[in-house]
Amino acid sequence: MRDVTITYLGAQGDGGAVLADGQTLHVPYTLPGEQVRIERTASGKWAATEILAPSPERTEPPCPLFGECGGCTLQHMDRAALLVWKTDRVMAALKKAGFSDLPEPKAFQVQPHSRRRADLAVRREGKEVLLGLHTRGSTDVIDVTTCAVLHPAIMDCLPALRQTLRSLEGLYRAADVRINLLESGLDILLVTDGPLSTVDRTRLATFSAEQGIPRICWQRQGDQGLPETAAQTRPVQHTLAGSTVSPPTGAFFQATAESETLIQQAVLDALPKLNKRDVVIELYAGCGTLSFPLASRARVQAYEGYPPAAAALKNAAGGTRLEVACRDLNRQPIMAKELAQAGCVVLDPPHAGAKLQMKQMVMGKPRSLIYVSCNPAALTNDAAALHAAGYRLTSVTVIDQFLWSAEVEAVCGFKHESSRRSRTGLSHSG
Ligand SMILES: C[S@@+](CC[C@H](N)C(=O)[O-])C[C@H]1O[C@@H](n2cnc3c(N)ncnc32)[C@H](O)[C@@H]1O
Repeated sequence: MRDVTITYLGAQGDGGAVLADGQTLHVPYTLPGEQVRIERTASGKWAATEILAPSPERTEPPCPLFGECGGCTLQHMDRAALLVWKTDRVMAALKKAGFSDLPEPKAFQVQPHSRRRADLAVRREGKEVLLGLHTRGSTDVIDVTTCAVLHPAIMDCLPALRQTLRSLEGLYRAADVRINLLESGLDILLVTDGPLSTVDRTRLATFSAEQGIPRICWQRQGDQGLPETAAQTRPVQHTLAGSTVSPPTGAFFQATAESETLIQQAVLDALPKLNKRDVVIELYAGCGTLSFPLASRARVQAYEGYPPAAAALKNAAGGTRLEVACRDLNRQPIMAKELAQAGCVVLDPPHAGAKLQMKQMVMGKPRSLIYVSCNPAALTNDAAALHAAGYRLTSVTVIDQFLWSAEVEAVCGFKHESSRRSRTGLSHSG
């Protein structure tokens, strides 16, 4: 047992203390400025046994499962302070990338009970089925009976879903459930460790009809290929800036409806003045969250690597100024010459960032670039390449769409002044 002072929050949201010998300790559920008594747990990690002097930013966690459930790590922190911390994280990531002249960031935070995507774990335990999230740092599952993050439409269906899962012959021990709350209702992807029987399919169809769920897809764990539709009562649809897509099961969408709008608006706000002939190149387009708003301003060439998402986007693009191609940008990045011609390049890469694509980007030097990031560490790497290539950072919007976790979304605008005069070919400056 020892007493320490917490001086910072680490990337995972744990409090950090620096000891006299320079060693650092991470202590979950503590905040900067706090004096805490800590001891090692059986797993060798540090845990606070007593908060000796609490931070003024400490608050009562709203969820009774907090501390046990691995979904939230920062419910003990005041929400306004949390947004400041996340904003500082994004700005620190950009500073680390080399940008010193930082614009004043805009910052937004979503409301509780608004998350419309849930990745849940399922465990059979005796006669019961647990449906919820992993406990922190383990593969054990905590039955989620209440949640301050998930949208009520998702929470309301969980008791009936739990009952249905309990009855499935194709659920031996474990399963995963991904739920997307779309405009047409809940879209469910179930991945079980056993095959679905005929009776299982009838049960899923009954559950879907009784709960008004448009579609349930299923896949067996470890199977390659696409999931199959196990039950469908009506079309699955989602409207983005006036265009209606029919997304594939498990499709990527931004975490909440509110943050979807905030991200779309931040991207539109960061667009440069475009003329009629300008083309916007959009990379990692998904089902079109950004593509359709962008197509209201310019011709858009959108690229997406997951074939079912690219197909959904292509099918919905009729009558818009959007062209869509399916392309794996890790294997086949858009080349510098093409990027150099764009009026703007918008990219929203996955968590790992866009390393290979950035190599072409800094050779092509499009005059304007908007980077949507969900990972400050990847943002540092990719933005460092832009800084080295002579880009200026012009705008930053931070969106706390993963409330009470350490995750943060950011929309960053970059400009390359010298690229203006070389738009008809590759810029060799810088
Ligand atoms: C963070 S999501 C953004 C999607 C979309 N912009 C949105 O806001 O809904 C990243 C997208 O990149 C796609 N993706 C991941 N790896 C890719 C790759 N190597 N090439 C092309 N697309 C990829 C994913 O399928 C996903 O749709």
